[in-house]
Amino acid sequence: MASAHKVRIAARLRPPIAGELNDDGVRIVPSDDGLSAICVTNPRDPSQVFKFPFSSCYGHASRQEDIFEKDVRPLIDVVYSGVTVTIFAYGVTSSGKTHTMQGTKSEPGVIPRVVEALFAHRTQMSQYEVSIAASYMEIYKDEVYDLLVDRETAPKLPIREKGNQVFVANLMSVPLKTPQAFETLYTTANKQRSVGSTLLNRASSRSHAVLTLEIQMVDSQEGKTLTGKINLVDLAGSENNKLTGNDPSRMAESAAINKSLSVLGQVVHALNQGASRIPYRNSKLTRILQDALGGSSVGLLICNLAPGLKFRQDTLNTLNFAVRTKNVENKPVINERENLPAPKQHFAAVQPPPAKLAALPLPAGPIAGSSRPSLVPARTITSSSGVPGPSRVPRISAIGSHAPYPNAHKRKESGIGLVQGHLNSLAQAMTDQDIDDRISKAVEAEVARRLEEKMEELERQRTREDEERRAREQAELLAASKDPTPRKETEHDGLPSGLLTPLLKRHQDLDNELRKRLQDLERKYERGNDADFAHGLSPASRKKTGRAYVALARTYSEKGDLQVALDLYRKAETYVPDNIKLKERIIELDWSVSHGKEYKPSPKKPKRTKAKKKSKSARANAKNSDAERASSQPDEPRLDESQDDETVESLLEPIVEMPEPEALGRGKRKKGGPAFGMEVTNSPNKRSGDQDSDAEAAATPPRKLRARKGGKVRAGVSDDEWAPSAPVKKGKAADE
Ligand SMILES: Nc1ncnc2c1ncn2[C@@H]1O[C@H](COP(=O)(O)OP(=O)(O)OP(=O)(O)O)[C@@H](O)[C@H]1O
Repeated sequence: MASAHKVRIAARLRPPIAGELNDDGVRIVPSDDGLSAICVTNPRDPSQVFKFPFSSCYGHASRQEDIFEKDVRPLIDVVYSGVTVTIFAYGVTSSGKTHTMQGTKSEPGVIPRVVEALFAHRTQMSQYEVSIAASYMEIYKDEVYDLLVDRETAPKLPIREKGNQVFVANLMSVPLKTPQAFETLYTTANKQRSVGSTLLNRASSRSHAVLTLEIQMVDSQEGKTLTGKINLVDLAGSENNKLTGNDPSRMAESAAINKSLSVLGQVVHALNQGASRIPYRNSKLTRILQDALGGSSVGLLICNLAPGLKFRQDTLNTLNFAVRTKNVENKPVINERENLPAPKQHFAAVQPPPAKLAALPLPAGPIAGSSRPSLVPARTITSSSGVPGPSRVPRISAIGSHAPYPNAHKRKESGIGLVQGHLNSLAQAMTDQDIDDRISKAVEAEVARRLEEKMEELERQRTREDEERRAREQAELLAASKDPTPRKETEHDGLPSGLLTPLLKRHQDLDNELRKRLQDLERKYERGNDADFAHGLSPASRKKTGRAYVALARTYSEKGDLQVALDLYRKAETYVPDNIKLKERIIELDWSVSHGKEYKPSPKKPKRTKAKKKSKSARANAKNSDAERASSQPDEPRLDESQDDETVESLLEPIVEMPEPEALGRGKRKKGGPAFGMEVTNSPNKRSGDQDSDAEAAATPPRKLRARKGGKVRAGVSDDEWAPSAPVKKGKAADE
């Protein structure tokens, strides 16, 4: 399978749950070509409907079975052909991701159905010796934990890379003999997952959960082994803290969730833009999903949607993410390798006294994650009953060491791990090859650990040396200042040599550092497209540049030059890809451009001044005038209050003088189709205020823009904020 494969999208709209209004704001509409589309009404103009066509759309009444049979079952064959498949559920909190992936006893979701299907398919693979193993992890506050290990003792696991493969080191892998064995394992493991209650969901997932089922197919006749894998990912939902009513501890979780999802959006955005650097490393989630996005696996994204206008912005956000993900191309590969020659019988296989192995210690009590992550080796547990059994592979810390594990005596009471209670029945079940594999894995891990230690030691040594040098320099300075002997004039400035040397050295260090940074910057400029450039900026500079583009776009939009405005909004989006209102603005403007219709931007929200804040009566006045404004503009209701602070309106703060259109490459862009592969329909009875708004727009004087305080002002443009047609150097320089 060498050809490119786009990520498949399925959208599922859950039914309203207790207390929710069904206002029909989001619905599914079948189309003639057999496809269907998710339709979202624009509450500002109910005649305008945003339409997102997908090959699979599931409505309120859809059953777990429907989604599995149509979109998931075909992937079972793909797994058995030796390819990695990743299915992930994405959506706002309470949209039904866990329901879809996990389900309930009476309505099992994708995961239990996949397990059933994998076991059923195994019987068709008579030519192979097939084994299935499961691993299960959660990413909680950007740290990875093994869900098959007791929660109290689970260490933070490191992510490593070998060749092109990114993997979680030391993650437990449990061989499965039957679907029932999986059920037992999965039910227990799920109790370990971080779940909490919010106003939107009584049992809200506070972590991303990744279940991996690995299928090994050994063909002894051909001497080959195929490895298929399926990753089933239940993402935590994006959260709006105004709706969830989160307390401070939930807020911290929520921040981690939102950040990782935002990086996920940036990864998809960068892939779509063909950026040379994809920010996979900016979160653990994206590192783990790297193979599913622009990698070598086959992907299915299930977009879960909550119904009603209350979630409208989240719904648009999810759908925009889906439309972008739809364009991500993977290059699936078949994982096949030659079987290793039968190894000689290993000493460990002929002398495994089970009683002794059972006594192999595991750490008791909580493990301080970062301090000892490498103590736990990659583990595979097996037993003839199909339920998890013990590992006979000694912990890495025990290799080459005669010292017993310090907490050995505590092991019995600690009850560590789901699988450690079965430490008695392993030895005979292992083949020589298993033992060799595990030992070589353990040795590899040990080497990696020692290397890491060595690097840390080197780093510490360097820091020590730096500190000593600094102390020496200070002592020299002090001695020079106390020295009663007359100062020796130098050719430079008459300073004593003891003082001059460290100063010159420091100066030279700074000089070198500056030169290196400039070289880095130059390299970046040479490479740069917008996405690369944006990535190189600090978050604050990204926001500023985005804001500048939005301000400029707004000016063009007010002048009626919609195409240029649209181009500028799109440029702004490169810098602030997570801004929902900006996305909406682009969708609406794109619709107007492609339909040749007039566009009327929403009025700018008035900002409350300090004076208003101070005075109660002024506040009351402001309220009244807000109410008046709202009632006088029924067509332009205020955007959803629930939207977080970074709105288009907040980006609209005017900060620049408007440059000439030519400077922006105006007219170069071809008139494109609808934004994000989305269609927008509009009923014939268009907005009633169109003519009026034309007149209004003509009567409105062009916005006089000002430069912000601070920074050098040139032609009304602040040096550290503005980056128009050739934004790269200025922005970069400001950023750096
Ligand atoms: N298709 C559906 N049919 C019936 N009930 C559903 C459906 N989807 C979701 N629900 C119900 O909606 C509620 C929220 O669903 P769920 O917990 O799966 O959301 P989630 O997206 O996983 O939320 P979070 O991100 O907060 O974990 C649950 O009570 C669930 O039973």
